[in-house]
Amino acid sequence: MLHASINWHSENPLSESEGIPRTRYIIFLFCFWNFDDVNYAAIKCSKTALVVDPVMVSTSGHTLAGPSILDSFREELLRMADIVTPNLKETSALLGGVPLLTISDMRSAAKAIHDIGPRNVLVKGGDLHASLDAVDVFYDGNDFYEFRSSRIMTPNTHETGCTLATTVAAELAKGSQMLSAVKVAKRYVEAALSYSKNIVIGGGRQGPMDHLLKLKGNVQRRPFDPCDLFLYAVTDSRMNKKWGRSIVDAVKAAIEGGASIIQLREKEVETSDFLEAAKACLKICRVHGVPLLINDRIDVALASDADGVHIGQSDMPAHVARALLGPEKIIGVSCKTPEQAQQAWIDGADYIGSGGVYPTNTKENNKTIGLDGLKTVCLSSKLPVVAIGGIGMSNAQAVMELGVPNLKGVAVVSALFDRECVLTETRKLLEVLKESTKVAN
Ligand SMILES: Cc1ncc(COP(=O)(O)OP(=O)(O)O)c(N)n1
Ligand SMILES: Cc1ncsc1CCOP(=O)(O)O
Repeated sequence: MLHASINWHSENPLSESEGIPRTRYIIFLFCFWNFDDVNYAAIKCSKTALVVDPVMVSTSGHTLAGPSILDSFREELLRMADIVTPNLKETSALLGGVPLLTISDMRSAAKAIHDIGPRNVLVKGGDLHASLDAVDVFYDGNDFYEFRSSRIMTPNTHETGCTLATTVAAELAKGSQMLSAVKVAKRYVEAALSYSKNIVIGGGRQGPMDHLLKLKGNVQRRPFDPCDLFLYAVTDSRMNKKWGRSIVDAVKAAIEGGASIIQLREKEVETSDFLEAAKACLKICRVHGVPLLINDRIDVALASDADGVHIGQSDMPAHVARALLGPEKIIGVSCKTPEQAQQAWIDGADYIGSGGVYPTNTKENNKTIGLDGLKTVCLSSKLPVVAIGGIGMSNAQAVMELGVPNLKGVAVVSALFDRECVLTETRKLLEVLKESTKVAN
């Protein structure tokens, strides 16, 4: 059976001219439409889910279905839906014309639509101009979630709603939970919008988005893989100075030793030096296919075109970082609690760093959460986790043997960089990590 995204055009000229009764729906299956890997699975599913995108008013403002269909929509289709994904105008129409001016209005509307019968509601707020970001409100009958993304300025917004609904259907087919499916779909739409923003297709005021971004190879970097977190080397300018080496030499050695991801955590360098170092490190990282992240400094990440950032709880909020960096860059967030981990996930982070697991001298006044604290965060996190804080050769095995599947690796500063030979220390730690995963499996 097929997971279907249904776009209901019952006042489509076809239904009028063919005399199709109101209660028979004209169904457009968009499942094969987006040639992106997120959607391929739509053909493989074994269970059905109904994703309804009520195509009544398009993003461009065109009315696609008039008031005559609303009753049967409310009385029949919505009740069957696993999720319904109206935009603001459709939400208002479904609720008899209520004004929707704020996010609080969107929440009330999501609840009112949920009362009609669908299991989940996603009110899409792309048209809420009171908000700088595009904010969508998701309601599952118990909890509200706000998904924020950057507002991409482009005339090529045609089909965004259909694409989102289709991607949700495809993700459900792959076995995702509803909330995760919505999150992936939003990220995909954002990436496609960003990719298509300057394309000129046809002569109309509004153009379509291009779904083929991945096939066309516009994404130069491979997407983030949680396995990248396995041996996460985090640099420290003080330590490199102490041992008389440059950031670039430190990064080279760590990569040669087997580091799978690098973070430049340079607290004491001038911005211009940081940027130059980031650009030089990026060249090396790209050659070896190792992602390069920048600690805290979103400006440096943007200017150097690094692969992403790592931010803490008192830095730029992750959803703002996501808006600034776009959908493709990697964002890591430091989290000590399940609540912070949940927020990082909602805000669009790709992974969380959790610690200090053990006491450390590298970061002052940093609370130690211990192995128990790490485990609690891992068990609650929907994102992959890397452990940090006081980790080295002697205790990395204990961390990896916690036995929680989303704990993907260790992030290390002093055990690699406060040493004479970064290459040797990285190699040795890699061996310890490999051994401990053998034991754990
Ligand atoms: C992988 C990883 N996890 C946690 C941190 C700590 O980040 P933050 O809380 O922003 O503290 P500072 O590093 O800025 O001191 C990290 N850097 N990397
Ligand atoms: C940056 C950071 N965040 C939590 S602990 C820590 C320091 C980790 O450094 P080390 O690996 O030397 O203990």
